[in-house]
Amino acid sequence: MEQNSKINVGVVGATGYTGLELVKMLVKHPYFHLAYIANSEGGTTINKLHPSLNGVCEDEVQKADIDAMAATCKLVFLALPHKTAMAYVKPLLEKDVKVVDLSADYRLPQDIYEEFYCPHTDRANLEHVVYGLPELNREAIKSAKLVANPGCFPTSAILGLLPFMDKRIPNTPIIIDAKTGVSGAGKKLSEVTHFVNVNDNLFAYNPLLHRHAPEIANKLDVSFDEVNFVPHLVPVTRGMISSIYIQVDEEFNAMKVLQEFYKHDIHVRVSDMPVNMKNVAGTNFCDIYVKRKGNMLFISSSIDNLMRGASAQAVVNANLMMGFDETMAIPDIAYVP
Ligand SMILES: NC(=O)C1=CN([C@@H]2O[C@H](COP(=O)(O)OP(=O)(O)OC[C@H]3O[C@@H](n4cnc5c(N)ncnc54)[C@H](OP(=O)(O)O)[C@@H]3O)[C@@H](O)[C@H]2O)C=CC1
Ligand SMILES: CC(=O)N[C@@H](CCC(=O)OP(=O)(O)O)C(=O)O
Repeated sequence: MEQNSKINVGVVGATGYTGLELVKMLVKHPYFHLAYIANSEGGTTINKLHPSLNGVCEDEVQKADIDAMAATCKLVFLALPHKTAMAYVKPLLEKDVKVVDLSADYRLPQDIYEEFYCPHTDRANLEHVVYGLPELNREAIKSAKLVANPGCFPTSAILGLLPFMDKRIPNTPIIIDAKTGVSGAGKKLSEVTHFVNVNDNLFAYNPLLHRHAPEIANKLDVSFDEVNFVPHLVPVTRGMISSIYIQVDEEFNAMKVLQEFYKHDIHVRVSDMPVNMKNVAGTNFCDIYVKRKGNMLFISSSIDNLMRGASAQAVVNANLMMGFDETMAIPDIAYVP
């Protein structure tokens, strides 16, 4: 049932970390009504899955079903693993339901997707998906039926690099040394994210070949060979910092370029000090700092992987798709201290 004149929306994948963050924002949304919540099994309530919601939201969780989603919702958030999401997208779009997909399934052209993920089963919809980085595609998002929500590392790296791409010496390496909190790996258990492996520890993984490198290259319109991306896992729950290095030659004031580029973007904050994870935790902000020495430009970009890197950016995209102000229900005060 629609509540007053609110727009019914749904969350599929509600057991997971990004699903929880979506629910937390949507129950407070002034114009969306969270009318449908699902995971793969159903038969429970959202507060049983996430006891932090006791007394706040105790709605039923259904077994995910396309017909039920389409009968209830105008827009659905898919917080599902890669390769699972695309099976939902095609039938939802056919039933005229708008989709914000948090997975990687629609972020890349077919050939690049298939090289780094798996065969794509919904090639037709790759043709008219919009990549959901508002600072890059705000106008197109407003009229999109399907938005591919960006990956967390690509969000922080692309936002840091965008203002300086036309200052960079062509064909010189783009170096992105990134650190992420463990919630980026999702809720399922693994040996890598085991407490004993992560606690008091720091390590790189998938250096230079991580599946987010082609996403960064594709959206910045450079070749995969130019992007040297190395992610590291750090023993924090949420947060992400990308330390980015590029070579430039012409004279310019890097801080002024950054400020000018983002002067109309409410969710990017230019910082005159090196940024940190804590100041953006729980928000959709991306904080960016820049420093130049000779030909070297250092850019530091910080986000909350679960928020700007996933769920808050997804709600911003849904706000734009439905004609609302992009800040609706988006938390803007960080978990500090
Ligand atoms: N974590 C992060 O920082 C980010 C995550 N993402 C992406 O967002 C998506 C969700 O990530 P995250 O929340 O971390 O993942 P999780 O593993 O924490 O959660 C995914 C949830 O989806 C549910 N699920 C799996 N298969 C199905 C299915 N067929 N039908 C319905 N529900 C299903 C699972 O719950 P159950 O088994 O109980 O049904 C699972 O809990 C992924 O594609 C991820 O890559 C994007 C950016 C950042
Ligand atoms: C710590 C960790 O494992 N992080 C994930 C990134 C999660 C994410 O945001 O990306 P997707 O949406 O593309 O899954 C990884 O490195 O694969």
